[in-house]
Amino acid sequence: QLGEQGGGGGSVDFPQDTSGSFRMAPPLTAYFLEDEELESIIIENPDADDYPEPDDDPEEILNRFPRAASYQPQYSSKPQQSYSYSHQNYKDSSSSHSSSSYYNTKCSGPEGLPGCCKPLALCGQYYGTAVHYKAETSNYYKSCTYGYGYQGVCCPDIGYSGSASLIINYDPKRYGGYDGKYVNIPQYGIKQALQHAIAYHDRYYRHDQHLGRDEDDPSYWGNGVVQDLYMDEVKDLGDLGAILAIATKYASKTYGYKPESYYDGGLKISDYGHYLPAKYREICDSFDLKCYPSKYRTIDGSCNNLKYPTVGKAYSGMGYIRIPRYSDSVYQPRYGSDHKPLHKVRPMRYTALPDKDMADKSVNMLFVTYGQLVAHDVSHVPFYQSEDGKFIDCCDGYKMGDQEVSEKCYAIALPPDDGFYKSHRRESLDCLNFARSVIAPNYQCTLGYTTKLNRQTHFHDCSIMYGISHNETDKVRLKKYGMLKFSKVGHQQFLPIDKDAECFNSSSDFCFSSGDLRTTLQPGVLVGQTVMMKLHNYIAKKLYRLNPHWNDDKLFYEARAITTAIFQHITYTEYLPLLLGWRFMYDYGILPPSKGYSYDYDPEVKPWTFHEFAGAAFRHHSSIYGKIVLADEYYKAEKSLPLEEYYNSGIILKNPYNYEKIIRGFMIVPQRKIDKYYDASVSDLLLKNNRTFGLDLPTFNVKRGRDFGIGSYNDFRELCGLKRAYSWKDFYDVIDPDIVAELAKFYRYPDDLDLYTGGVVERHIKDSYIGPTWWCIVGHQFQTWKRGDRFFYTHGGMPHSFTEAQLDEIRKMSMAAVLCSATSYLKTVPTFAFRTIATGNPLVSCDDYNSLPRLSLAPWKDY
Ligand code: HEM
Ligand SMILES: [Ca+2]
Repeated sequence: QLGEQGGGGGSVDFPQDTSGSFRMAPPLTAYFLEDEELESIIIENPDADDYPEPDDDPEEILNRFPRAASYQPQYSSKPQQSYSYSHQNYKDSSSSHSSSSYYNTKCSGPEGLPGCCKPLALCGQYYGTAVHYKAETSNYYKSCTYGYGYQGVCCPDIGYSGSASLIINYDPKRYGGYDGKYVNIPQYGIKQALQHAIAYHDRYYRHDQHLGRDEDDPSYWGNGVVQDLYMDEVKDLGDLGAILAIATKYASKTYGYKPESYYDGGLKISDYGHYLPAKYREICDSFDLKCYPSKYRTIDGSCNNLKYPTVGKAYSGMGYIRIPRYSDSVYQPRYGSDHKPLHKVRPMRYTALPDKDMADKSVNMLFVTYGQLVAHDVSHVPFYQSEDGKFIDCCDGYKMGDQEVSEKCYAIALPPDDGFYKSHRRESLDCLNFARSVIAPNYQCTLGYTTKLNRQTHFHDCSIMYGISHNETDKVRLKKYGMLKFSKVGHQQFLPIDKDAECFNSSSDFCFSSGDLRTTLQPGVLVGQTVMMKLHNYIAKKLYRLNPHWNDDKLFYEARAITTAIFQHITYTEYLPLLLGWRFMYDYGILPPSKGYSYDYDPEVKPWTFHEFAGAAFRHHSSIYGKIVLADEYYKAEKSLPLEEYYNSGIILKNPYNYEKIIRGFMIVPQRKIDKYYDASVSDLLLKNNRTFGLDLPTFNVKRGRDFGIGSYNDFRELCGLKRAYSWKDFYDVIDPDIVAELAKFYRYPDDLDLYTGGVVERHIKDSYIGPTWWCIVGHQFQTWKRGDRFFYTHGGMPHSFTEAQLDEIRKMSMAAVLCSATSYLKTVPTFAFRTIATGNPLVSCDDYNSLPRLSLAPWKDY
C-alpha cells in the first residue's frame, strides 16, 4: 500500500514565508487522488463569469494586449516578481559553483553502482524510476554531501557514452518476399506509368466529395475536425505522392517492378521528371538540397543528416521500421492474411476495448501530457481534404461492405447495434467520417511503396514551439531580446492570443497560438506549450543580461539551442527512464552520459519518425484521464472539469490562475493504466464540446495503423524477440488469455491482429508502463533520435557541440526546475514532477536552489 500519508513535510525544509503574499504549503496528508476522491469533486461546467478575476472579458484583454506589441521588458536589478526568488542573487552564487567539480564528490551508490553526490532532483534517471518508487525508498537513498556541505544522495553514474546495437535489426530480405533485386524499367515504360498515373489521379483521386453537409453530423465532421487546414504545400505534395503511388502500381503490374525495393532506395523519378507537370518536377528537384555549415539546427529540420538532407525535414515522408503491408504493396490499407478486408473496427472497440478506468498510481497526468507534447513535436500527419479545403465526406453514399466512395477515404462503419451512437438518438447513423492520411513523395522522390507525410520536423527539436518554416518562426518571435511573443492575461504571460488560431470551438474566442497548429487541442497541450514558451523567454532574458551586445537573432538561436537541449535532457533522463525503465535504456545506450560527451552519432542512422511509432506504439491514449483537476497551492483539488467540454478551446485560461492550478492538478492525478480501457472523453466523446456526443480515438488509432499499412502485431513480435504466434494461444506469453479470447472473436487469424490492438493489451514490462512490443518500437525510435540526430544535446566533438561546462549546466535542469522557472504562482513542486507526490518524491520549494538547481548561463558569457 502506497501509504495515505506521505508528503514532503518530514524531509523537506520549507523556507519561511517572508513575502506575506503566500503561505507555505503544510505537509501533505495525501499524495495522490484516489478514484473515489476524484469522482467526489464537484464536476463543474465553469461559467467563466463566476471568476472574480478582473480581466474577465476576453474582448477587453485582446484590446489591451494586442499580440503583445506594446510590451517593453524591464531589466531592473530587482527581482521581477516580489513573490519569487531573486534570480540575480542566484546567478551570482551559481556562477561560483557552476564548475563541474561541484557535484564531483565520488560515492558508492545503491546496488554497488559508483556514483557522485547530487541533490535528489538531479538523479531522476535512477531514483525517479519505478524500481525505487516505494514509500520506504527514502531510507534507500544513500545520503552524502556535495558542494559546500549540502546534503544530497549518492547518484549512480548510469549514463552511457558508447554505442550499443540498435534494438531492432531488420533485414528486409528475411521478410515479405523481398529479394533486393531491382527490375529495370525501360524509359518509355516510366513515361507510360507516369502518364497513366496523372490521368488516373485527375479522374479519381481529386474527386471532390465535399457536399456541404451538416457540420454537426459526426458522419461528416469525423476526424477532419482535428485539423481544419490544408495548406498548399500539403496539397501539391499529397498529389505528387498519390501520382507516384499510382505509377508504382502500374510499373509493378506491367514490368514486375517491386514496390518493396524502395527500402534500399528506388527508381529515381527526377531523371524522368520531364514527364511530370512543372510544379511536381520542381518539388522533386527541390529534394536535391545543398547544406551549409551551421552552429544551429535548421528551422525546417533539413540538413540534419548531411548525407540524406531531406530525411526528418518538415513535410517529408516518415520511415518504416519494417516494409509496410499495404494490401496492394503500394498504398491500399492492410488486408487480412486471406487477402480480404480486415474486420470492422468499431464493434471490436466497443466490446474488446471498452471504457473503464484503471489508475496507474505512481506516474501522473503531467507525465501523460509531456508524452503528448513529445508526440506532437515529432509527428503531425495531415489527412486528405477536398479540393476546396473542406473535409471530404467519406460517409456520403457509403454502404457497409461497399467500396470506399473515394480513394481518399477509409470510412468507419457503425454496426446496427452500436452501443453508443444508437443510444444517442442517432439511429440512422451507420458511418463515421474518416479520411486517409496524405501520401508524401519519399525522401528521394522515387517509385516504391508510399510513405505518409509528416508536417512536423521529425526530430525532438521543439518545433512545436518554434514553427517549421521561417515564416512560422517569424510569427512566433517577438523580434526583441531573442524572445518569443506572448500576451498578458491578468498578471500572467501566456502564449499570444490569436483569434485566427486553430480554435475549432467557434463559441470561444479565447484562443492562443504557438509554433504548432494543435496548441489548443486540449488544455494540457495548451499549458505545456505555454511552459515551453516561458522557458525560452526565461533563458533568452538571462542571455540578454549576460550578453547585452548580442542581437535578437543571436539571442534567439542560442536560447532555442539551450531550451531544446533542456527538453531533450528531460525526455531522456526523466520521461523515458520512467516509461521504459532505466536498465533497458542503459543496455541499449539510450541513457545520455551524466558527465562528459556521447560520441555515438551515426550518420547512417536516418533520424526520421517511424510510421509504427506515430501510427501505433506511441499512441498512449489509454493513459488519459478525462477530468482536468484544478489544485490550489496546497495541492488540494478544488474542482474537476470534464475534458470533453474543453477540446479546441483556450477558455480555461481566461482565469489566469488556472495555469498553475492545472499544472498542480496534473501532478496529483495518476495516469490511467495503458491497457484496453479508455476514458470516455477520448473514446465516445472526443472533440465533443457542446455537441451531445463525440468521436472515438481508439477506433481512429486502429484505422490509422491500417491506413499507414504498418505490419501486424505478429510481425513486430518477431522483430522484437518474441515468438511469432501461429495460434491464439501463442499470445498468452504476454497477453492475458481472456483478452486473447475476446480479440479472437474479431480477427480471423492471429496474424491479422493490429499492432495497436495487440500492443495496447500486452502485460507491461517490469519497471515500464508499456508491454514488450511497444517497448521495443518506442525504444528503437528514441535510440534512433539519439544516434541519428546530429544536434542531440550530449554529442561531442562537433563544431556545434556545447562546451562541457555548458552541458553541465543543462544537466542541472529537471522538469520540476522548468516548472518553477515557467510559472509565477507555483511555490512548491514534487522533486520528480512526473510522479505523484510521495515520501520518496518529496515536495521542494521553488525557492530552494540547492535542492532544485537551475542552470546558470555563465558558461555562455561572451567575453
Ligand atoms: C487528451 C489528450 C489527447 C487527445 C485529445 C489526442 C487526440 C489525438 C488525435 C485526434 C489524433 C489523430 C488521430 C488520427 O486520426 O490518426 C492523435 C494522434 C496522435 N496522438 Fe494523441 N491525443 C491525446 C493524447 C496523446 C498522448 C498522451 C500521446 C502519447 C503519449 C499521444 C500520441 C499521439 C500520437 C503519436 C499521434 C499521431 C500523431 C500524428 O502522426 O499525426 N496523444 N491524438
Ligand atoms: Ca520536431
